[in-house]
Formats: sequence, structure tokens, C-alpha cells
Amino acid sequence: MIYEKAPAKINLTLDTLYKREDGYHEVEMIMTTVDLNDRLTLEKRKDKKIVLKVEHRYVPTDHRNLAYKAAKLMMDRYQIKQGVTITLDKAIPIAAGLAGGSSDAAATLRGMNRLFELGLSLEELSELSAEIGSDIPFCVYGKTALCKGRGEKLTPLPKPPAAWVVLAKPDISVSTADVYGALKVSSEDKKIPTTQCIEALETGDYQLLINSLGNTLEKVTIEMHPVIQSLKETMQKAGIDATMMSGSGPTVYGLASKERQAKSVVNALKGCCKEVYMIRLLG
Ligand SMILES: C[C@@](CO)(OP(=O)(O)O)[C@H](O)COP(=O)(O)OP(=O)(O)OC[C@H]1O[C@@H](n2ccc(N)nc2=O)[C@H](O)[C@@H]1O
Ligand SMILES: Nc1ncnc2c1ncn2[C@@H]1O[C@H](COP(=O)(O)OP(=O)(O)O)[C@@H](O)[C@H]1O
Repeated sequence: MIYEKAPAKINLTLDTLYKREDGYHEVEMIMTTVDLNDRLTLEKRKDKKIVLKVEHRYVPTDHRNLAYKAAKLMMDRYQIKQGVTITLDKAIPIAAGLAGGSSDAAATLRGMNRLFELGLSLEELSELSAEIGSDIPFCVYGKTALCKGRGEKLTPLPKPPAAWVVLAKPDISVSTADVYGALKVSSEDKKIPTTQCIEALETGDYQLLINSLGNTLEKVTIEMHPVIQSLKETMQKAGIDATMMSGSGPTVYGLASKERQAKSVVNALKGCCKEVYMIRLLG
């Protein structure tokens, strides 16, 4: 039996440069992992089936699940003759902008590679994974990276300075495709400080980091769901160092250097948001 952890990610930055001919957006984003993990176990089967076990009412267990898709891709590509049973224990909120499904797919690729002793490198797994989702190549490596193209072109970055992360996931679902669909890229958009964020990571400068967050999709999703703006304001009033929406949302994260500061933000969110997590940056 093989165990794999699938950590969530947050976007320190997300900049959308332009819409491409293939319908995807050319992006430039800095993603980093946080210690909120789904857990997977993988076991060989004698038949050729992919059996996925997930106890969560909103997560499909068939070909629509990204972990299932990842297993199928590996079996087809490397002519694996046996099947696999994948047990997925979800902790990452669903459709949240935290890449839960993508991280499960990445963990499945790493796990299948070990289970069937395929000897593939992370680079090979990452390249293969782009066929099923733009966020999965990053999740194959985890850690911290600058992601370009539609998200699949990666440059590793140093891990961020230690910080507490407060995640607030409002009780709404957001479709990534709808958010990108509603985006109008304009030259008047506020500039996303990608270069400054890289400098903050390279120098380990926390003060610079908290001034270097940005996400072009934030205003698009806030327009659809104003609750995101109120969660940000609640965090700011409670003394968070910086807040930003992750990915296409709707999860808002806040960074805090001190534990008691993060705790008072968590307390302030009680009553206005049911799903709140106080965790650490992993990077
Ligand atoms: C916004 C981000 C930021 O990390 O993540 P999440 O909010 O999902 O976590 C990603 O760009 C999401 O990546 P992912 O969720 O893998 O997207 P995909 O399955 O590849 O694409 C879903 C849809 O989003 C749009 N899309 C996605 C990526 C991209 N660079 N440009 C796009 O326009 C396309 O309409 C596509 O059909
Ligand atoms: N392993 C998975 N875990 C969660 N959702 C999944 C998974 N596979 C497919 N999905 C589907 O993908 C959609 C987005 O899932 P998720 O990866 O959690 O969002 P996001 O990319 O915004 O973080 C969900 O609505 C769900 O139905």
C-alpha cells in the first residue's frame, strides 16, 4: 500500500496577461503550498479497474474525478495491466481556489509511479499531468513556483518566510471557467507585483511579501460574490497583515506573522464564515 499527501495551494500572485487562441489565458502566477492536506492510499487490484473511494457528497467517484483521470492516464500511457483502488480522504474544501482536485491528481500520479515502479521523474509526471489540468503540473512538485503559460511552465522559487495562514471559505461554489469567462483583461488593471514578490521570496523579506500579493481574478469573483470583500474587510479589521483571494476563489486567505494575531482573526470570522482554517505556509 502506498500513502500520498496532497497539500492545498494558495496564489501569492495571479496575473492574467491575455486570452489565447485556444481559449485559455496566458498567466503569470506564484503559487505556494499550505499544510492543509487531502490523504490518499493506493493499492493494486487483480482486475484492471480503477476503484475510487471518497466519502464526500460533492466529490464524484467516477471518471469526473481528477484522481480517477490521473490513474486512467497512467494506465493507458504506460500499459499498466493491473487495476488500482484509491482511497481519498478529503480535507481541502471543494471548488475553493485551493487546487484540491488538482493536488489529488498530482498525488495519484506520484503514487501510481511508486506503486507500479515506473521510475518516472517528477518532470515527466508534471509534463503528462498538463493534459488533465493547468494547476496539476505545479501540484506534482508542490513547494513554491512561478507558473507561466496556462500554468504548466514552472520555475522553482525559494520557500516563503514562516507565516500563519488563515483561510476563509464562504459557503458558495465558484466555477473556474465562469470566472475566467467573465474576465476582461485591460491595460488599466492594477499592476500585479510579480517581480517584487519574487524578490521578497529571494530575500526572505516578510514585510515585502505582504506588500506583494495580487490577483487579477479577485475583482471578477468579488463582483459575482460580494461576501468575499466582506471577509477581507473582517480580516483587515481584526489585524491581519495582508489578505487576498486564492486562484479563482472564493477562498480568501490572510497572512499573519504572529500566532495570537492569526487567532484573533479566526475569532473575528466566527459567525460570518463556517469554514475557517488556521494553518502554516509549507512552501
Ligand atoms: C485559477 C487557477 C489558479 O491557480 O486555479 P483554481 O482557482 O482552479 O485553484 C488556475 O488557473 C485554474 O487551473 P485549473 O483549475 O487546473 O483549470 P483547468 O481545469 O485547466 O481549466 C478550467 C477552465 O479555466 C479556464 N482557464 C484555465 C487556466 C488558464 N490559464 N486560463 C483559462 O482560461 C478555461 O476556461 C478552462 O476551461
Ligand atoms: N479529487 C477531487 N476533489 C474535489 N473535487 C473534484 C475532484 N475531482 C474532480 N472534482 C470536481 O472539480 C471541481 C473543482 O474542484 P477543486 O479542485 O476542489 O477546485 P479548485 O480548482 O477551485 O480548487 C468540483 O466541483 C468537483 O466536482
